[in-house]
Amino acid sequence: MARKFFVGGNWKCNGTAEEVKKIVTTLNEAEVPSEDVVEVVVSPPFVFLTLVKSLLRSDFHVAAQNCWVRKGGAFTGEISAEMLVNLGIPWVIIGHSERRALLNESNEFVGDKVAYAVSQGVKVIACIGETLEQREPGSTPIAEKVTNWENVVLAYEPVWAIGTGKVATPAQAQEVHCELRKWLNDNVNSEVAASTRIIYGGSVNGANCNELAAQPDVDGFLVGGASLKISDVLSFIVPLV
Ligand SMILES: O=C(CO)COP(=O)(O)O
Repeated sequence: MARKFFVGGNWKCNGTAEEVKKIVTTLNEAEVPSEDVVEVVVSPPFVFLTLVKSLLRSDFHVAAQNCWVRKGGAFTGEISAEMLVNLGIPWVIIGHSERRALLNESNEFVGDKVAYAVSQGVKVIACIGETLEQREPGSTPIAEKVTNWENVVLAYEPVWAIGTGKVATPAQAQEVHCELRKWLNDNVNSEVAASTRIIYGGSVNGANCNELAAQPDVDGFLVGGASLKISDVLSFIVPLV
C-alpha cells in the first residue's frame, strides 16, 4: 500500500490571531496537489484551534500540539482528547522533543498519551528521539500500547536540527527512517512497517524539502519555523506535485 505523503506545520507557541489568519488565507488560496496525494495538517496553539478550523480549507486539517494522557477532569491547564473530538480536531502532536526536554515528558507518559488519544479516535503525530538509544525506548511504549497504527504517523526530529537551520542530509534522514521502519517490522509487524508514515522534522524549508522527499523512507515533514513564514508556507507542499 502506497504511503500518502504527509506535510505538517507545527506553529509551536507562536502567532497572534491576525498572523494566524494571514497564514490560513495564504494556505487557502494556494494551488496544491489533491488530498489524495498529500495530506496537509497545520498545528496552531490551542487557543487558535477553533479559529483555524473555522477558516481553513476543507482539504487541509488541524492538529493540536498536545493533549492530556487520560480522560479529562481536574487537570488544570490541560486539554483532553475528548475535547479535541468534541471540536472536530482530528489530529494531535504528541511527544515533541521540546515537551520532553522542557516539561520532562517521559517515554512511558508519551506512550500512554499516544495510546489514549488513538483510543479516543484522535490521530497522532508521535515524535520520537534522535539517537538509537533514545529511539528504541521512545518507540517501545508506543508499540506496546497502540493497537491501531492506521492513525499514527511517526515523526523523527533530531534535536540538533530543530530551529537551527542545520537540516539532516537526505542520506542521514533516509538511514534513520529505514532503521525505524525495520524496528516497526521487528517489534510490531510487517504491515505496520510498510504502511506507517515516517516523517522528518528539523529545519525543513522550500530549498531542502525536495531532496528529502525523494528518499524512499521519508514520507513527509513536520515543519516548524518555515510553516510560519508567509513566503515559505507553501514551499514544502507545492514542489511535491
Ligand atoms: O520541531 C519542529 C517541528 O515539530 C521543527 O522545527 P523547525 O522546522 O523550526 O526546525
